[in-house]
Amino acid sequence: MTRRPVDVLIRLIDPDVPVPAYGHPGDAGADLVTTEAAELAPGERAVLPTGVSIALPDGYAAFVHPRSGLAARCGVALVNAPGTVDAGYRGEIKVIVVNLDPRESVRFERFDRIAQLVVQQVEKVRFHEVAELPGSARAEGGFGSTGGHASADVAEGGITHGGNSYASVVSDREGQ
Ligand SMILES: O=c1ccn([C@H]2C[C@H](O)[C@@H](COP(=O)(O)OP(=O)(O)OP(=O)(O)O)O2)c(=O)[nH]1
Ligand SMILES: [Mg+2]
Repeated sequence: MTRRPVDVLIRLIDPDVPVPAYGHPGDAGADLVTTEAAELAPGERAVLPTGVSIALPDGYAAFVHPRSGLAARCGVALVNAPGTVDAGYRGEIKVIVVNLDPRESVRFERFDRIAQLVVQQVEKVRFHEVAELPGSARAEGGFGSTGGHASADVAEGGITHGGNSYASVVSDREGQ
């Protein structure tokens, strides 16, 4: 059964900007464009305007995600990926792009698609402070505790973080 789309009000700050659109019916993200042309040198970042502002229903948020094609072809990433657009935000949606290519500049023309907006329901939680958390199978293991690392950059003797030791990660890797 096809679900009914969520209604989101949109204001076109730039009257010529296209309404964000899904490339295909099943896509998660609607493409956002830049309303300003820009050229980014290697390593340079910029905050680009999209020409739109939205009003999300309460209980929703929109997330500004990178576009994979731009990332693969040009090394363009979003500094804060995914950017979070709060339900109460009425300002222009901006996209914080960075050119991660070490050699080539990247140029965006007006109305180039630079990111995609994914709208999702989000839970509001109430935090309850306790002295001890309930146990779990993972417990405090994190940051590579399950092994399978591709990186060789783990310091000899393991790493410590937040009081946890990750020496076993090092021996897993060295044993391969
Ligand atoms: O990629 C993004 C991320 C955020 N925003 C807008 C919408 C969001 O509601 C607001 C604040 O974003 P966030 O909470 O991530 O930034 P902050 O640094 O915590 O700012 P604030 O103190 O205003 O919450 O900025 C964008 O336009 N694009
Ligand atoms: Mg914030």
